[in-house]
Amino acid sequence: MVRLFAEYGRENLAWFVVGLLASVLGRLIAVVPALVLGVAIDAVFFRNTAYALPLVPSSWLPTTVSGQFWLSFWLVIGAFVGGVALSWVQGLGLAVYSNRVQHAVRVDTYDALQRLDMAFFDDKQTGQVLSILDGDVRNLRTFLDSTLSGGLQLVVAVVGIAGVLFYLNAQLAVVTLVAVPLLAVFTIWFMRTIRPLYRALRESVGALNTRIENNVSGMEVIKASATEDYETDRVADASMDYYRRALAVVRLDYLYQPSMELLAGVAFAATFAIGGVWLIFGPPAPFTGDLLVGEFVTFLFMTQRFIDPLSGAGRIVNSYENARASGERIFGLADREAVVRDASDAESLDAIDGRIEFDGVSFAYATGREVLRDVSFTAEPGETVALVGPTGAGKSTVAKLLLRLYEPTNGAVRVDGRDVRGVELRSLREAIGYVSQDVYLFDGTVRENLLYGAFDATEAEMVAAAEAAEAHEFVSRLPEGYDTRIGERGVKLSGGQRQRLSIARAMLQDPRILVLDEATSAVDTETELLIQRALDRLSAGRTTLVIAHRLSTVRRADAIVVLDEGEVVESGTHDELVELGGLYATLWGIQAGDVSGVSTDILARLVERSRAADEADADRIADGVTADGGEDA
Ligand SMILES: Nc1ncnc2c1ncn2[C@@H]1O[C@H](COP(=O)(O)OP(=O)(O)OP(=O)(O)O)[C@@H](O)[C@H]1O
Repeated sequence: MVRLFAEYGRENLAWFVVGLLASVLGRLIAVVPALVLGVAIDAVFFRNTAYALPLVPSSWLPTTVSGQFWLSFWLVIGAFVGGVALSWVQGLGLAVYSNRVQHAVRVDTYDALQRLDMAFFDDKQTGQVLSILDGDVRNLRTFLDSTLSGGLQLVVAVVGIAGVLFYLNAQLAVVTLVAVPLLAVFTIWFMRTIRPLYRALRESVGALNTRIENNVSGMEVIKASATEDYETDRVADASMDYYRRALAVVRLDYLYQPSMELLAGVAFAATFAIGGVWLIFGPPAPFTGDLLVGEFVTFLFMTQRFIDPLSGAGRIVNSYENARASGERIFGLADREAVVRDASDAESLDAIDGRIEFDGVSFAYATGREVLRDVSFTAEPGETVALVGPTGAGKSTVAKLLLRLYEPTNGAVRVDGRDVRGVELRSLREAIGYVSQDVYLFDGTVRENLLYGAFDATEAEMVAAAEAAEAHEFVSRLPEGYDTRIGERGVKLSGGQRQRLSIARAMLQDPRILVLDEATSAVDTETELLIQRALDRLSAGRTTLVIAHRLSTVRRADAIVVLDEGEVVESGTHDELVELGGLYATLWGIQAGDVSGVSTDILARLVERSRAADEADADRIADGVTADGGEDA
């Protein structure tokens, strides 16, 4: 909480100060009616004391009874009106302040999130991240908006009213105030006990969000598999977990709040009993002196005003602990250090030729298993290099290392002879176009999707790119052409259409280097032809690293690098590799539908590889999920 202020509190501080001052003044002014009423009872109605108000010189006060009565009246009215005005200023000041801080924290946290390593996103559940950006940030706002001012009001009320009580009757004040240390000790115990419960509650909100988010994204699979009941059960489990944790918090809270009220009530009753006896029979031992009716009435009003905020301390403490748990999650995210980030002396990668070099690269994901071992190859500017290999061989990983989504554990990846770790990430990634098989289209129009990352391109350039990517024709046939909304993930377009849009997008970005992750999914021959033509145009003149699944691509590649279990086992041109009769020749034979000449040994090995890769994936997923404390694997 201190950090929240240090980092975000200073800006807009004026709003905060105004809001807080109004809140404190409001508390102070709220005691005026009770005070004036007590004075009026004794001095105006019973006329057994002189008319005197604390802090006001007696020469300013009227001397006639009616003057004193009407002054009392207007003071009470003034206090009410002033209280309303101050409450308005307080509400506005703190709301503006807390909303501005909320905005800044949310944007900064999102920005920090985007800069985290891909490794973070590999095992972080989306729902957890969303709940940090949404619920946790909101909790901080509530804290700044009401909890903090509530806390300060409490302190002001307790100190201010305690002062007035002592001023009125110091002996009786001791009776009322005995409750304060007891309440404080009880509150400290409560804070310590409820803290871990709030942490657990915030985590379970994240888990529930993750479940729902996953299910909404995968609705097609749920419907197709008719697993609605099963998924409802899973959401119910996550929701029940949240319910249990929320109940644990509430249970403690409902022990605390009424106990506070009870203690405060006992203090009130004791004050009433002793004061009452005092009035009727004179001071009970060890008390001494006089007590007037008006004084006693004021005293009881004040005690009530004193006790109300004290018994409401629970709400403040609660909200503080909730915000604290949220603060831990927010700053925990913001404090994560990205491994992949710009070095202090990083240079920009301007005007490159596009030479790619992998030099003895080894790599392991967070799981620790080495998925690339001593991989070396080069792609000269303008060349197309195809990465080929059985499933799980590490082809996509090679592409990710070129984009520097991860860092190699050994060896170096170079672009134009420069280690990618030494160049600015932004310039590196701008120099590389990525067309993946899992085409992600943002929710928006076709135009917005095409111009993504090439925001300055003109209409003519966009249309030319769409034409070259064989997309213009189908886009023109959409109801609103380039302004047609394509829903989240582009669900209204076919896979082949989405791919062509992503090719057009890459064309507009005009990168020197291209990474193509070819689709394994089958498209009809005509679409295949269109996509191939688009890709040929896109890769012309650019260095292209292609994760190849199509025979046509592999055949035309300048060089083929064959990966097996993370190692380069063969490399050369198509003809050379077929001639060699090794793994490539086998893969080629299988693709071409001719396994007659393929060694059964290699076939058996391939099947084994595929199985091993699947098992590794399953292990990884299981590890990822249980490491997060989520559901069972
Ligand atoms: N994010 C990740 N975290 C941990 N392990 C991963 C991750 N991504 C991939 N792997 C593992 O790394 C190995 C290489 O995966 P990669 O995706 O590079 O293979 P690939 O050759 O592209 O496979 P495919 O042709 O099936 O796409 C696999 O064993 C895979 O299980």
